[in-house]
Amino acid sequence: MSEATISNPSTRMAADAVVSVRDLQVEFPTQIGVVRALNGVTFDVPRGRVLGIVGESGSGKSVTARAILRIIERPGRIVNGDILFRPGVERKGGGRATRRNRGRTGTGGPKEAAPEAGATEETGTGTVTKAPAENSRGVVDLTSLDPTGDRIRAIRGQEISMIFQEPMTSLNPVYTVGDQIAEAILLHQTPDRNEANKRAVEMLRRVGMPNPERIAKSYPHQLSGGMRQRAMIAMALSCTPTLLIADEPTTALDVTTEAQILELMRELQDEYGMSIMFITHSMGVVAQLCDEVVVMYLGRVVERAPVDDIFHDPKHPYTVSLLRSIPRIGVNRGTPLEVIKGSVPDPYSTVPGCPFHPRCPSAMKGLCDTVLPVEAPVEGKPDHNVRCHLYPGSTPAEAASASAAAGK
Ligand SMILES: Nc1ncnc2c1ncn2[C@@H]1O[C@H](COP(=O)(O)OP(=O)(O)OP(=O)(O)O)[C@@H](O)[C@H]1O
Repeated sequence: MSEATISNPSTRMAADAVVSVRDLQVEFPTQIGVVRALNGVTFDVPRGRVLGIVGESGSGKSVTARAILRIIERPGRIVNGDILFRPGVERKGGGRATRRNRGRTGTGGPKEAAPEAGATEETGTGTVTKAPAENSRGVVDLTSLDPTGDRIRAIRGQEISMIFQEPMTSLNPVYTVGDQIAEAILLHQTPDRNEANKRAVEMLRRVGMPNPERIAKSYPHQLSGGMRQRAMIAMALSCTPTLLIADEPTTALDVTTEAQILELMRELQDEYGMSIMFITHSMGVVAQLCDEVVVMYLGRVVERAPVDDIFHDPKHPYTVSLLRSIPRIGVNRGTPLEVIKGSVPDPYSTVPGCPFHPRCPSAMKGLCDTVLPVEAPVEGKPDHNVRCHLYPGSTPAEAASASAAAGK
């Protein structure tokens, strides 16, 4: 693709969004073929709300998150699209790069200072280069930034934090939990070590750690899985990010601890007013936590809507299948949960037509297996979009005539 300049990114952002992803395409060239991990993904992360990204394994959830932070592993690359980010309030105060922070990737903490070998950031090589785009309102196209440059490093951690399923991705085993949180604070918020230590203990208290002073002096291996997850959340939130990206942070936890962590995240989201992008396989988690939902399948968004619509008026057959695969109140205890038939196709193959048609109970021969549907708003619901031939506006010809009629 040729060099692209975004003249006015804010005009392409949804008014209430903190991030607007537009037509994002990411590929991984490998020895046996190209994996098209994202095939034109578009959605908004609403400001001050929780967006759930849901889909089976391989649907592109993590790659989307990593693209936003510009930490896609080599040889992966963004080949098209924009990621428009509207930062929060301007932050004051110092912060410094520190020895302990180097060499770790991951959360909102300081670990992004340099990527780990094998989990490297994208480099300029092979990545589409755009002229840096930042307009007067501060909206920045993250795809235009040098993935190793100062601007994206400042955004990671300070503006956008990420937490992972495995806390040890972010926590350094050789430093105490308190030291690591304090380092994150020193890097982005205050140069005062005593103040940073105090705030670290306060953050541990805030995420519900019993005896936070003692926990601050503990090493990660001395904590349980749930406590490590809380420590990682404390580190990610220590810089009060505008956006917290959580990539399946509760999958490895038992259900009680999972429920506690989800409740904690909801409380902290309310308290800090931040946006959360929560990646999960689980519709149950979506129901507990999210305000809005993006359903992904094979590198595409197939449906996006407010959470109530997803649960009470789902449109895409894939969304319906995901909902049928979770336990429901009122259904006999002995009734087995439905399993979505078939499996996600291998990532090297290209499925003609709708990517879900081989598994879809409503697939229409001659249409779904040949024509890729486009995303269209559900009638009467401008904030509910679906990509499926069962609904008006989803065939490319209809979409073209609708936009001609609208004078676009
Ligand atoms: N480093 C890589 N090299 C090659 N392909 C990759 C790489 N990372 C991801 N992919 C591919 O990109 C696609 C999307 O992967 P991604 O990890 O985003 O899926 P996911 O929805 O997050 O799945 P999961 O829930 O299992 O984490 C998959 O086909 C995956 O195999």
